[in-house]
Amino acid sequence: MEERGSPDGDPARSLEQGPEGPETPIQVVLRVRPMSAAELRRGEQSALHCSGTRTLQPPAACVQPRPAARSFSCTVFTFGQTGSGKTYTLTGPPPQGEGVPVPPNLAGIMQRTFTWLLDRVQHLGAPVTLRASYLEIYNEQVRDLLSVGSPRPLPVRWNKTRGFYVEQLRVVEFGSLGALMELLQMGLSRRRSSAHTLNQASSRSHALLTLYISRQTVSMPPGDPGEPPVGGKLCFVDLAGSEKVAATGSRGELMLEANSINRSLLALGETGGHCISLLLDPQRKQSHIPFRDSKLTKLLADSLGGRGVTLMVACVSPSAQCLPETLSTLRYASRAQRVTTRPQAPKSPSPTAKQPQRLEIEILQLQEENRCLRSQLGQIDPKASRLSGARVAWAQRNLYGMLQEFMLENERLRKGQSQLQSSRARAWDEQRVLAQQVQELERRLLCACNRHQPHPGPAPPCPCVTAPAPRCHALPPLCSCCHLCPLCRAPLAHWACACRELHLPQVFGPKAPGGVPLSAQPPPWAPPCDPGSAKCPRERSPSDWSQTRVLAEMLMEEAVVPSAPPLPVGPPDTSPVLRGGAAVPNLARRLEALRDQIGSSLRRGRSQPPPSEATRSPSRVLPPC
Ligand SMILES: Nc1ncnc2c1ncn2[C@@H]1O[C@H](COP(=O)(O)OP(=O)(O)OP(=O)(O)O)[C@@H](O)[C@H]1O
Repeated sequence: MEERGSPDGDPARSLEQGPEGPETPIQVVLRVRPMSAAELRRGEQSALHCSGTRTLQPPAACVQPRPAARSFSCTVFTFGQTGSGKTYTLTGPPPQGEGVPVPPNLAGIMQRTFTWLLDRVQHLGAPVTLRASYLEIYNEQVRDLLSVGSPRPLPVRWNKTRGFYVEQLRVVEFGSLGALMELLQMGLSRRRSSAHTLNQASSRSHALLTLYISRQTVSMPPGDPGEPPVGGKLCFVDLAGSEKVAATGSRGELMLEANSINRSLLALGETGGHCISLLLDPQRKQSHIPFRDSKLTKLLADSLGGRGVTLMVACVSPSAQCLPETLSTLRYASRAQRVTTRPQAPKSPSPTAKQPQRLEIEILQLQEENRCLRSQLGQIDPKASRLSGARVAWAQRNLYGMLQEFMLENERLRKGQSQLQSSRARAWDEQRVLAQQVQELERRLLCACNRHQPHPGPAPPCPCVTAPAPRCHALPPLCSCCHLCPLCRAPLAHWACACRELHLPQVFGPKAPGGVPLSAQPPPWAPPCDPGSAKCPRERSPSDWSQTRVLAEMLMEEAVVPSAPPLPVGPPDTSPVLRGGAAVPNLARRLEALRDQIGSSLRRGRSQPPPSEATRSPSRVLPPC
């Protein structure tokens, strides 16, 4: 699975790049191997004539490590048909025996490069870390040729820093030519190979041996052992040879391998060819390059993207039997010769390693940005610019003013709220004092009523006097008693009831007769008015008296003479006089007498002067009754 954000086309173009090198042409060399013993046995003719004895140009082998040491990505390809000498060109002849060294003049490009590189490293002032990885791509599977255990398929991934890379690929540090050669032999021995008609040891995979060259500085710690170090990279690519299955006689698994090899080479050829054609056209260099066709092209993206240093070694057989493949290889090599690349080092993740270069780039970018901004400022209408500045100043002033206003308003509101709270507290206090005064007035009135009642013996004390002053007559919850004190059951003057406005219509009807305000109407038990008196609001109706009679019967549990008004008495339990059966024959008369007494008492109460403004003050304490 590819890492998210991987590009569809040129991954190298999406990488964070470092400094560029000069434009460099792809180096292409041709190597024609000698006629093999098998070809000679078959009587094949040589179709190629070389001008010199050395077909591999000596400078080509030594020119690659130099840019690699300067942090560039360098790649050496060997390509050609199967059996043309690609592996031989890179690795030289196989060892003749244990401990038998290969003559230097027969050494392959790898050995020559290793020797040159290690020699240079020893003469460098700064320490250099050398590491190597070796992998093969077999049937589109990447296998680690240096793995500790048996090789297993590894995924190819991509990120912006490294581009395409093989996950969990073992990277081994080495410090000597001998150690590197051991790694090379280890990989070669594990590489898949088979025998066919054209090659007894034909490689069935593409092999990539990569050397990582990193120069350490004091401020740059060595990298993670599992991670390839940042720096120069030198990759040797030994491609599996293209082959005509008919010519090689491959069958079964060999034929499947051949097909896979040819497919990947076709992708590489097409990609390479396409890449080359793109690279040849400067105006198309930024076009899409299809690297995703195979793992081979992904892992060679550095070279195929035109940002590395590339050496291509075209290997051909001199046999006339191989002439069509030889011509194809030569055409491809000829075309590649015309390609130029501009090597570009990958951007180092180390902040200190490339600090001067990065700072220099940032300075250039900032200078460019500054120039653009100045240019844009110059194009802006000066009037608009002034207007914009004035608006900003206005907005700032306005915002500041709004903030100040808001704070002042908030302060005003807070003060007002505090005043309202204190006013409300005072009003509550006044209400409480007024309620107490009303209660006290009612209690006094009731006491006055009780004092004016005639009793056969000593008058029983009014419970309202002996009991602590209850909030009964004036407080709304207790007004449901309606004319009866809920504590002492004593009838109240109707004007002492806070709900009299609501309850009087239930007694007298919805409308007050005679147009007199209902609050001024006497209670049902009030004595009848003197017909001649001007103060009498109205005459008693029969219904008034009937209600009074019902009330009296309830109190006495006996029939009451219809003409008698109800008796204002105390609680039933405390009224032995009224509840006694012996007093029944005189009840009518007594009730009449009591009615007169109450009437006079109420008249006295009404004749009291209204309270002055001073006495209405809630803070004024009433005198005791
Ligand atoms: N320059 C050379 N001098 C002598 N022998 C060579 C030379 N090049 C190749 N040979 C011999 O030719 C044979 C094939 O070479 P090699 O295996 O390198 O070909 P190849 O292109 O890698 O083949 P394949 O693609 O099938 O792996 C080998 O036996 C090798 O020793």
